[in-house]
Amino acid sequence: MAGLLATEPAVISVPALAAWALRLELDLTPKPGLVDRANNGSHQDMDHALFLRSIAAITPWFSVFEQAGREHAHKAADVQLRLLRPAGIACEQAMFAATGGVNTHKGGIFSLGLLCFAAGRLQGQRRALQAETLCRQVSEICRGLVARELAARPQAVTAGEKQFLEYGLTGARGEAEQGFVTVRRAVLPFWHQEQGERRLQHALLRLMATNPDSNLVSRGGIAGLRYVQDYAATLLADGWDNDALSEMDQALMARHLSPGGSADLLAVAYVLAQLP
Ligand SMILES: CC(C)(COP(=O)(O)OP(=O)(O)OC[C@H]1O[C@@H](n2cnc3c(N)ncnc32)[C@H](O[C@H]2O[C@H](COP(=O)(O)OP(=O)(O)OP(=O)(O)O)[C@@H](O)[C@H]2O)[C@@H]1O)[C@@H](O)C(=O)NCCC(=O)NCCS
Ligand SMILES: Nc1ncnc2[nH]cnc12
Repeated sequence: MAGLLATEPAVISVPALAAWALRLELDLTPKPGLVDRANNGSHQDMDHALFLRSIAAITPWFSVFEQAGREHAHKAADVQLRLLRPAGIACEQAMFAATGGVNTHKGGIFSLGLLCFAAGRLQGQRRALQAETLCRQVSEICRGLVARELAARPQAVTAGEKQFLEYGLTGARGEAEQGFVTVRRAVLPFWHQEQGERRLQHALLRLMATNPDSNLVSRGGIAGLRYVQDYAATLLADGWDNDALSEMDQALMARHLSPGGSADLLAVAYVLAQLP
């Protein structure tokens, strides 16, 4: 992306990278089914300006999460999520206040919040900040999350809970508990194959081709998920350009499909790709 290096954070700060990643993700255009600079994708209640307000509301919380990670660094991994959650929920509330109740970044707050918190924990333990150790920290902090919050719950309230009961999908929780396995396997090894904006689009395509995105399932069922996965896999195999992505955008809009979970994981991938 042309202006990318001009404003990228100079020192490695995971909260600064997280905020920057949200902005890069939002501005990436064309982006199938998602809100971007050109259109609102498959969304009636969101636009680019709303996402900017959401990012502004969320950004101060990333440093709060990092600070909390530092403060609690010497407590056991299995109590960490309980310590982080109140700040995570307060951040979600700040997002809803800024967007008039629209869910712009719930998944992004969860995943990037965990990365910031884990970065603080590593700092507090005087350990080096590396993508692999950071993901391992997130995995340890989230150990047992799927079993506790999805498997042990007889009644489903949120989209993620319903999809676990119906299809066994573990959504944002499963991805975090497995240390962002989809990002580590499907995206990071291929990060340097492309440059600039095309690099982010390539990463998004790779995510859409593999991620069991709960947003796609809640809008289009398993058939909707498969449609997007197959479409992205075909573009990756046959070659793609901006016109092909715009066509995919139209196809997803016609089907009311939005890969919101993959958009969140693109931001996670960007942060991890900046670390050693
Ligand atoms: C743990 C929570 C995230 C629980 O939320 P939930 O039970 O709803 O679980 P999921 O469905 O699994 O995930 C929630 C959001 O995560 C994103 N997501 C989906 N699939 C994946 C995946 N495979 N990997 C990673 N992330 C995933 C996704 O977020 C994005 O989409 C949202 C917009 O969707 P959209 O369909 O437009 O909007 P809706 O209003 O939902 O539907 P419509 O009516 O419009 O059709 C947007 O948020 C994107 O970010 C999922 O939505 C969590 O809520 C929780 O515990 N919160 C407390 C805070 C906390 O503890 N934080 C800790 C760290 S700070
Ligand atoms: N750009 C975007 N459009 C729609 N949903 C999203 N969730 C996260 N980023 C998004």
